[in-house]
Formats: sequence, C-alpha cells, structure tokens
Amino acid sequence: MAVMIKKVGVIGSGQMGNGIAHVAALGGFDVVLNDVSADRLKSAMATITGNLTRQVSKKLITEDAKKSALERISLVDTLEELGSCDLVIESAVEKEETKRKIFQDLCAVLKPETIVASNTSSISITRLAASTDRPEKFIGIHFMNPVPVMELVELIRGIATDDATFDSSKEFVSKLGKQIAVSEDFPAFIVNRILLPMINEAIYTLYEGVGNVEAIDMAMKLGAHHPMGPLELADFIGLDTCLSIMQVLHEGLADSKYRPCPLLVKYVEAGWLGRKTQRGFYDYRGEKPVPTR
Ligand SMILES: CC(=O)CC(=O)SCCNC(=O)CCNC(=O)[C@H](O)C(C)(C)COP(=O)(O)OP(=O)(O)OC[C@H]1O[C@@H](n2cnc3c(N)ncnc32)[C@H](O)[C@@H]1OP(=O)(O)O
Ligand SMILES: NC(=O)C1=CN([C@@H]2O[C@H](COP(=O)(O)OP(=O)(O)OC[C@H]3O[C@@H](n4cnc5c(N)ncnc54)[C@H](OP(=O)(O)O)[C@@H]3O)[C@@H](O)[C@H]2O)C=CC1
Repeated sequence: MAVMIKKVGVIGSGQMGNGIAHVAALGGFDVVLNDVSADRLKSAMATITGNLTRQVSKKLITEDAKKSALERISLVDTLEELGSCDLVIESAVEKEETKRKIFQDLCAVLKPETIVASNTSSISITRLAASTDRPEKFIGIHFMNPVPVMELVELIRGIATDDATFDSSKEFVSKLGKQIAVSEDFPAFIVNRILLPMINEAIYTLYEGVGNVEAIDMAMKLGAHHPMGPLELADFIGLDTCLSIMQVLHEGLADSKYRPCPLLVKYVEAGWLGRKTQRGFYDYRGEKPVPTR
C-alpha cells in the first residue's frame, strides 16, 4: 500500500540537502533537517531563508508562503529525531561508506513503513538498498542543483523497490512541482552519465593545454549555449562530487573513456573543491571569480 507522506527527513544540510528541505517545506511537507554539526545546520537555515527571500522578491512565492515554509523546518543533530518521518532522503557526501553507515544507524530508529531514499548522484541504488533492513522500501530520488530552480528529478528503482514505494515517491516529487525522469539503476543514472564525461573532457581539454579556463567556459557558453561553462559548472557541483561520480562510472562500467582527469584528482587532493571551499577552477575569494589556470 502506498505510504501517505506528511513528514520528510533530510540527512545532510549541504547545498543539496538545504535545497531539498527548501522545496519540501514549500510543497507543504513538515521537514526535519539533520546534519552532523549545529553550525552546518545554522548556515543551511540562513541559505534557505536567503533563497526563499530571493523567490519572494522575484514574485515566485508570497511572503506568507516563505513564512510557512520556514515554520515547517526543524533542525536536528541526531538521527533518532527522524524516527517519526514517513520519508527520509539521505543527501550526505558522495561516499558509499558514509552513506551505508548512515542507513544502518537510521533504519534502527525508523518506523517499519518509512520510505528511505538517497539523493546519490551515481552510486548503485540496489547496493545501497542492500545495506538497509528494507530494500523494498528504498529508492533513488535524485534532485538537480540548484534544487529550487531545476525542474527535473530522477527516480531510480533498485532491484527490490516495490510499486508502493515507487508510487509514493512519484506523488511526493509531483507535489514539489518537479518533472520526473525514470532511470534504470546503472552508474550515474541518466543526467550524470551524459553530463559528467562532458565535464571530465573539459578538464582534459584544460589539462592538455587546448584552452585555458576562460576560453573553455566561454566556448561552451557562447558556442553551445550552455548556461554555465563546464568548468564553472564543475565548481558549482563540487569537484569532490565530480570526481566521485567519475570513479563510479570508471569502476562500474570498466571503460577507460571514463578515466577521471588527473587534473581533477589534483584539485580535489589540494582541497580546492570549487565554490564550497572558495577555490576550484576559479578563485571566489575576491569580488569576481578569477580563473586559477
Ligand atoms: C551533479 C548531479 O548529481 C546532478 C546535477 O545537479 S548536475 C547540475 C545541473 N545544474 C545545471 O546544469 C545548472 C546550470 N546553470 C543554470 O541553469 C543557471 O546558471 C542557474 C539556474 C544556476 C542560474 O541561472 P542564471 O540565470 O545564470 O542566474 P540568475 O538569474 O542569477 O539565477 C536565476 C535564479 O536561480 C536561483 N538560483 C541561482 N543560484 C542558486 C543557488 N545556488 N541556489 C538556489 N537558487 C539559486 C535564484 O532564484 C536566481 O534568482 P535571482 O535572480 O534572484 O538571483
Ligand atoms: N552537488 C551537486 O550538484 C549534486 C549533488 N548530489 C548528491 O547530493 C549529496 C550531497 O551533495 P552536496 O550537497 O553537493 O554536498 P555538500 O558537501 O555540500 O554537503 C554534504 C553535507 O553532508 C554532511 N554530512 C557528511 N556526513 C554526514 C553524516 N554522517 N550525517 C549527516 N550529514 C553528513 C556534510 O557535513 P560536513 O561538511 O561537516 O562533513 C555536509 O553538510 C551527494 O550524494 C551528491 O552526490 C545530487 C545532485 C547534485
């Protein structure tokens, strides 16, 4: 039987987690947002407030809708406090071990009927589901960045996901006003299977000296009408996340065409992860982003 979703838990309050909490609260759901540190949660709430205010000033939502959405969000720093949720969406870092540990601890405190979802960009839903006590109630709900703006959500069934879980998830996503693309459970699903090799190729283009950062981004913005250049987009997604996705593609499909560019590896090793650390292919510490190559 389909679960009636009213209360939604979100684990991880980074750029994706705070966006998911934002759209779920605006969609009328009660939201419990979890992260490992209270500071992280505080800064997520400030981001959500800022993004809702931007939507009010663009007349996309009313001041009342913003106020109600903020009232629907509560912040918690333990998983126990997610116990009464009908759906929990995990959106912590793109590391399989971290996610498996979260699911193990989470399932111990959930009602048996709660649906568990992952916002993973690339990792096998079937494999993540197998680390829980409820593979039939486990699903991939993959939002796009920035969540309040992008229209699409990918839904990915694991091998055991039952119809009721799929139908409830579909209804939940539709209530957020998003369109759904259903993807089979293969490495990186649809969007990232296509997008990330393009970004990785842009990094090879830089690595091999075909063009500098500015030339590559300008070429793809003006020459292919992409809203952001591929290197600007890589910084926006997070270079750690880009590398993890390429590693999943490389390992999962065993094809050298998915080999992560060594320059991407170097940036991640330096801790230059893009916008979130203020440095990546651009340096964001000044007034204007400055290319680092
Ligand atoms: C990695 C994965 O697993 C999957 C993925 O998500 S892949 C990434 C997919 N996303 C993309 O490809 C994004 C590509 N970029 C774009 O579409 C656009 O550049 C953009 C929508 C991000 C911004 O659009 P823009 O027209 O250049 O900027 P702008 O007009 O300033 O922004 C439009 C609105 O988007 C919203 N917005 C922009 N950045 C935002 C952010 N980081 N968070 C929330 N909202 C944001 C704001 O409401 C903004 O309105 P304001 O005018 O008030 O600022
Ligand atoms: N970036 C993107 O464009 C997209 C990303 N995704 C996916 O969304 C997920 C999150 O990515 P994103 O938001 O970009 O990453 P961020 O690095 O912005 O955020 C991750 C958050 O999770 C927190 N976290 C880490 N471990 C735990 C834990 N055990 N319990 C609770 N919270 C934890 C981090 O805290 P701390 O920093 O303190 O460790 C951080 O606040 C990933 O799976 C990613 O692949 C999906 C679509 C698009």
